[in-house]
Amino acid sequence: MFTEDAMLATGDSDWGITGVTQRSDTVARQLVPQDGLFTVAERGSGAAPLRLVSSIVEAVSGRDHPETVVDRIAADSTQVVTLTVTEKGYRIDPHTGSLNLADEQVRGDLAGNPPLTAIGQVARGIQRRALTGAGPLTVVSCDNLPGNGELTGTLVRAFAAALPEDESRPLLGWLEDNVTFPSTMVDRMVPATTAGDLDAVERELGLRDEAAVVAEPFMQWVIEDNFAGDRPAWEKAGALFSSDVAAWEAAKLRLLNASHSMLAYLGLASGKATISDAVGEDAFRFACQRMMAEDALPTMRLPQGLDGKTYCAQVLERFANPALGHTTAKVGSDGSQKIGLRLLTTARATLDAGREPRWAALAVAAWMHHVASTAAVDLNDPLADQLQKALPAERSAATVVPALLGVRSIFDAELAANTTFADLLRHWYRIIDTDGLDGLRKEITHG
Ligand SMILES: NC(=O)c1ccc[n+]([C@@H]2O[C@H](COP(=O)([O-])OP(=O)(O)OC[C@H]3O[C@@H](n4cnc5c(N)ncnc54)[C@H](O)[C@@H]3O)[C@@H](O)[C@H]2O)c1
Ligand SMILES: O=P(O)(O)OC[C@@H](O)[C@@H](O)[C@H](O)[C@H](O)CO
Repeated sequence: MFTEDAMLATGDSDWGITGVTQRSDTVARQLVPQDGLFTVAERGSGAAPLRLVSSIVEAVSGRDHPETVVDRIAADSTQVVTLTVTEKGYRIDPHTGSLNLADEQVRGDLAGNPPLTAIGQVARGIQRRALTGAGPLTVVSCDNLPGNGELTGTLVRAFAAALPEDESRPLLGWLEDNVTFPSTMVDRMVPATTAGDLDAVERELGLRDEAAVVAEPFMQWVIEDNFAGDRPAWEKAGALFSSDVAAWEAAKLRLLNASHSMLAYLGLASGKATISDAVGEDAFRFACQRMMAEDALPTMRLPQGLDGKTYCAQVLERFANPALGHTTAKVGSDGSQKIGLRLLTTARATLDAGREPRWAALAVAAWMHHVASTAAVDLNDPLADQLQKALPAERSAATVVPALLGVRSIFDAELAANTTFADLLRHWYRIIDTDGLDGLRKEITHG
């Protein structure tokens, strides 16, 4: 939408997007017969009319056609590559914070197979640009990760450094001189499209659109202005160029996404299927307010132009949008990849400030309860097997909390050994596990 709006605003209509799907080819299969056209259906108060977006000119399944992806990244005409592949798509080694060189697909990509990981595809595309003399390139991560640009640069350079010396040296040199990795923060709630959404769009549009997307009216994109070459005039489409993206991303992760995760796990523990149902529960909304006001806000620096109180109120209002149907199961997926960025940052900072991270601990305890009460096959998390192995046979606050605190790829040794944090986790876990919703209501409102 931003790219199309930028073209409409400037009359520079030379831009087009090759969309690449990764693990599943579903979206490519939906888009190809529609010439890349898709509808954006805003839902909720202030929603715009249906919008047909035409900036995608080609859709490719990266899983089935990795060489095509490398070709497109290497093409002279390509200026920008954006990534939106979820946290786990980056193949980060949680112990080093760099590329997981033990990952089987990363190893395959390094060995010269047609690359299957996002980082492998980007690195191989850049390597070909270096060989063919194509111009500079900008790689833009749009995922909910702090310092997502810097991180992506680190991972691509780690991939390059792990290649044989004769490949590695020229690639690292070319990367240094020709490729930039600006950080960005993207904010718009976009739940997975359901069959019901497609039927509703068909009724409104009079046409069947298999690739329709449902979204809230709110939309924000903050971008670091560090581009190696040309780019669409996204600022003309409402994107904000800022030199302080890190603060925007931290605010989003520790306020919005943290509350989203808290509502997802409290909702999953109490039979609430959607985020709007969960935030409709007074006690849960209150817990989010207190986590943001008492744990997160006092321990963070906000970017200029962002008023903390207004932002927190707006976030809860957005979650209450009943037309979105954002499921607690989807927001609660991949918890092992998310809680560290969304909740443990705040828990650590609050402990460091000499206070109890009471509310962040509630959200983490609710995640622990979700993990311990879901069968491994049903747990939508890349670490499902590892978490299952860590869990004891008998599951109670006294056994589950220390067992999960022992998973080092999620909890560092210092946080795991903090008795204040562990006590809070056990306290909340016990209430969720034995007293259920009534107990939670009582403890949250009076606690
Ligand atoms: N949906 C939202 O509301 C929203 C809003 C802002 C930011 N985001 C960011 O966008 C990301 C994607 O969200 P989504 O709702 O589109 O999720 P999604 O599950 O619908 O799509 C995820 C995409 O990532 C790919 N992927 C998944 N696992 C991968 C792996 N291991 N390697 C490579 N690719 C992989 C999938 O194939 C798919 O193309 C999120 O993780 C988040 O960081 C989402
Ligand atoms: O997309 P994920 O899976 O990283 O996280 C789920 C949601 O918290 C997230 O997508 C929000 O809806 C989004 O970040 C709002 O801008």
